[in-house]
Amino acid sequence: MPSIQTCSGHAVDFLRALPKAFENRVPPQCEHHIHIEGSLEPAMLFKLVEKHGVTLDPAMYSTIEALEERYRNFANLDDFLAYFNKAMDVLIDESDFAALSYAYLERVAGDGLKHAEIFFDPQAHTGRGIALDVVVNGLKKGLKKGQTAFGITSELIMCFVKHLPVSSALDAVREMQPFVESGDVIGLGADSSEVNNPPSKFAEIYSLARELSFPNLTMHSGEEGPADWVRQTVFDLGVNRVDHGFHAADDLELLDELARRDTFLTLCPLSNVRLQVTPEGVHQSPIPLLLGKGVKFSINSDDPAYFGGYILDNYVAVQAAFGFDKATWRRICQNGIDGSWCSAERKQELFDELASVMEAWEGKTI
Ligand code: HPA
Ligand SMILES: [Zn+2]
Repeated sequence: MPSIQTCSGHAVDFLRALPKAFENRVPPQCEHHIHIEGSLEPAMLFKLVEKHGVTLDPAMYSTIEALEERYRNFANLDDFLAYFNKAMDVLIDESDFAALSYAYLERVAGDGLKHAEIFFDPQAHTGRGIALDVVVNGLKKGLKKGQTAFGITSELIMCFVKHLPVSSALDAVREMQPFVESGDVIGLGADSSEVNNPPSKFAEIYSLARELSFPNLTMHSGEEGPADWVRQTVFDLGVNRVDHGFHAADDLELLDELARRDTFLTLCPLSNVRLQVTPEGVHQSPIPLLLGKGVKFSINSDDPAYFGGYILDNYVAVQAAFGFDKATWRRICQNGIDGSWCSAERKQELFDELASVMEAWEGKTI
């Protein structure tokens, strides 16, 4: 792999240039770590403030420009979460949720996104008096419209929030069961504040989800918390996808074990920079170490409206940091398809598309 020093300007730009160079034939991307509420752009937020006559704290929300500047200066995860949780007050009726999910797909369609597994935080909405079916039906409507318009397949994953009592999460999981039965929601995740919230605290919630036949389980872990918490997530909770999992890289034996178990990490390089996990830049990410250890991962945006970029921006930032070759990108995209929670048929379509895009790249240096 070329070092940062030998990475040419063309190499740095190649991923961003690909949509045009190959008539939108970029390697098919699968996104597994995107909070739909985190795609609420300041412009849409202020539009919804007007629509609903919502009053937001003027010290936090003055102008679009001031807000964007504040988003460039988060001190840590909890500092970000204060904005993330507050902004949701503007999401009120079904059309707001539909507009939000459609806008995300519209934004990433030209960047090569093919399949998205999308988080949402039901407690953050029901806790404000918004009915759960308003949330799920609205999000689904936007995603269906986006699939028709752009061919992007998508799924919804509910996250319970770690900062509320376990009893609230148990209620949220029970309330979601009809949407899991209907196939509208395909899994359970957990997000929000990690400090003081070790995974073991949530074992009962994962047991309930298993009892209620949630088909897929994941958890945010090791973003700010230590490697040992990633270990707990995988070994004690039995979760085989880990969102972030960043600090697993501090424990080389754990990485060997993750590779052996085929545990899948959903990494978020630009998020890590904005939330001071890698304060100096994406080059501090353990991506090369994970590749070397054979730990599978995907590259994701997390909260694109807050962290300075959507999925392709994250790919470009990784390329700028590490200057990977085409074979490495093929491997990353292949693992992203393989790690997706979509049908075998959809995976095959995406593998075929990847093979054909790689053919189109033949002879091109990056
Ligand atoms: O990166 C995150 N971590 C934890 N909770 C979150 N909620 C939205 N984004 C995040
Ligand atoms: Zn996240």
